[in-house]
Amino acid sequence: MDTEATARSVSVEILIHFDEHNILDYSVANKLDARGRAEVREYVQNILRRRSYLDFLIDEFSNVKIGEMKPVLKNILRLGIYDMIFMDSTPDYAAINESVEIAKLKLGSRTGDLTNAIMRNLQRDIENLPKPSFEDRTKLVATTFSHPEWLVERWTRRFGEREAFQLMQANNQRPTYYVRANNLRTKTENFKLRMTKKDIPFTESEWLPGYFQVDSVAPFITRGWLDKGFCQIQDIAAGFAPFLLDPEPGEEIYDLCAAPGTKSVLMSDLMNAEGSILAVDISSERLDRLAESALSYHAENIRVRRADVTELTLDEADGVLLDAPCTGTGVLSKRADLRWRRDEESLNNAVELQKKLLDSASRMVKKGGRLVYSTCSLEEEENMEQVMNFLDRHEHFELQTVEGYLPDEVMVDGGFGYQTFPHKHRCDGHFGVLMKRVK
Ligand SMILES: C[S@@+](CC[C@H](N)C(=O)[O-])C[C@H]1O[C@@H](n2cnc3c(N)ncnc32)[C@H](O)[C@@H]1O
Repeated sequence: MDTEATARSVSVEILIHFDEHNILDYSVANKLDARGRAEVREYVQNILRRRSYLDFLIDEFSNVKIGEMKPVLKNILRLGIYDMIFMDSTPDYAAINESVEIAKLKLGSRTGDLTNAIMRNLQRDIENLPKPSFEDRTKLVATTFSHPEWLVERWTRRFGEREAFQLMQANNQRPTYYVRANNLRTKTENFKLRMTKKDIPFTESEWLPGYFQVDSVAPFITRGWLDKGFCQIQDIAAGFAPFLLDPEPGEEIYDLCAAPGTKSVLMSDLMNAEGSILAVDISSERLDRLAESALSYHAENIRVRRADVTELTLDEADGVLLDAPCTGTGVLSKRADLRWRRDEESLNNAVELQKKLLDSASRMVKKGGRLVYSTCSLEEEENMEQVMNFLDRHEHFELQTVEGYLPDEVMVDGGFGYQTFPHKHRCDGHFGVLMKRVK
């Protein structure tokens, strides 16, 4: 069997690399066709969403404990067990056989036998699998919901156990997907007709114009509608910050921390590509993607510039969007890897960087101009606390209401900000505020 060519073996490779380097790199999946690549993404994200629970099961059914296993064996077992328990379409024998083959190929026949033994042990008890029963409550919850202990503690303290469970449960579900019609290449009404003609189910959002909730983004990718610029894949909550900045045709807008540019493209659409958007990011690789998007979406008023925003000086603009780098705790369903890459130290680092970025961004806003600050985090330190500290340092900025721009359901702090939660709003968790320079 050419195991190198299967979605399973490629997923194992990606998971091993993630364990060893803490980076999720899908490039090895390029040897597969589009369907295979999509399968790999599903596998990897699904396994990362259940990782602690899968590790608990491995520990229960193996004599060699998970902490002593090589990343290769660990990830072969995670994937095989995930297949057996969660993938109804995969018969148990197929999951076991392929896992054993991959183990033999990568580690030799003895590891193949060990894989076979562990998976068969589990198969015998599959109707009555053990449940985590640690005395330590945090460890128990963290294992059951496959979240890191520091987040379990934080969220339980903040939301109470019941709501923290709901949030973690939402993070473990398949995410909700939205597409947005790009009016620079089509018209929203025509795009609806296009979807209807191709029998693609969709629900039009009442929150923002041009957004459609869809079951899967695959039909849009395979039909080439993204490459042709007809639509973007963009969570509706990611659209809030640009709508709040409300850029008008003819204005000068800076999009700081812009790459890969989904918000730059939306702002270009809102401006009918008239006026100018300067999209700045520190990563040239991500800026290349932004430049490609700008071309395919006909977002002709976008210019790109590579720079570290904390050290950047620019003339003052009408409007500035700072979509800051953050812990990403609002997007843990789509980006399950983030829950294993973040810790309290990375939260503190993010807060420090956001503070510097905000200070720098504030110097680029003209008097009477607007500054929108947004994150895809749920953490107060990155969100309203960060904003309040900023306002203490910068008395010439005032918080504005988001009323009239965004739906009531997402408003927080008396309408002076928005925050969405995956377990409440059927979308990713995003935060943002609008500020005006008054002096
Ligand atoms: C949340 S992402 C931006 C997403 C983007 N706004 C969008 O909607 O497509 C944060 C971005 O900040 C960039 N970044 C991080 N530190 C930066 C810095 N010091 N200066 C400029 N960009 C930075 C990262 O490269 C990353 O692309």
